[in-house]
Amino acid sequence: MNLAFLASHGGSAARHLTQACRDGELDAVPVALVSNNSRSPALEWAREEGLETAHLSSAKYPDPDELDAAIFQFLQDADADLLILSGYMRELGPRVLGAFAGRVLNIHPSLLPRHGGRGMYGDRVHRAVLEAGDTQSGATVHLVTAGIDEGPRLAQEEVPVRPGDTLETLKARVQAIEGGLMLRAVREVVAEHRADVQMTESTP
Ligand SMILES: Nc1nc2c(c(=O)[nH]1)N[C@@H](CN(C=O)c1ccc(C(=O)N[C@@H](CCC(=O)O)C(=O)O)cc1)CN2
Ligand SMILES: NCC(=O)N[C@@H]1O[C@H](COP(=O)([O-])[O-])[C@@H](O)[C@H]1O
Repeated sequence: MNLAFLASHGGSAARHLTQACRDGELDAVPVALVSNNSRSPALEWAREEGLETAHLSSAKYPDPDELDAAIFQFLQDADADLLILSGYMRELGPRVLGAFAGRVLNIHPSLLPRHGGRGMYGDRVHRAVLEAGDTQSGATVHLVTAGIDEGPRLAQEEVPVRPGDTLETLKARVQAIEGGLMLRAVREVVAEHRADVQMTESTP
């Protein structure tokens, strides 16, 4: 499967998955990265990795349907099979979601359905966990659907919230597990896809 990433900042999950592909730990091929942020470190990293890259943002395409179509066309041209949202902070549109239905994964830094939805991203999530007095937090990988963070959950991992935790200490503990969690979820999707292909090929 060809992996394409969407990232707004560092692209930490994209980097973890790409390294796993390079190390032979993931049977997939990273091919492209899209960012809405022209200064995102993820865009620079993807160029250095030799991936197809594109800066596609509402600044370039003020009409959301045109932005959706531009992202769709870039992913089609890159021959993407599976989309990975790696800290992508914008809503994906109906054209991309329709074309890649069931093949778009996102990682969210909380135990969804807690602390998800519009407005809940990055540090805001960890702050909400601390303000709620939760004793557990973690990360969730889910399929991406039209509703923000509403898609079916594929994998989740918990971490403790310790007394005295700050936003930074909690964020570091959650981010330390995100790469491995996303890798396990993508491996499952790739294995299922391979089984489907073999089934199709073996059916007369
Ligand atoms: N159609 C979907 N698009 C996206 C989903 C999804 O589930 N369905 N997940 C998000 C990722 N995400 C949480 O994991 C998330 C990202 C962004 C926001 C948000 O409120 N963004 C702000 C803008 C923030 C910015 O530009 O820095 C907003 O839209 O007003 C919430 C959750 C990715 N896309
Ligand atoms: N709602 C989406 C969201 O909040 N994603 C979170 O943003 C961070 C991005 O870090 P990165 O830019 O270093 O990859 C990650 O912790 C990811 O879980």
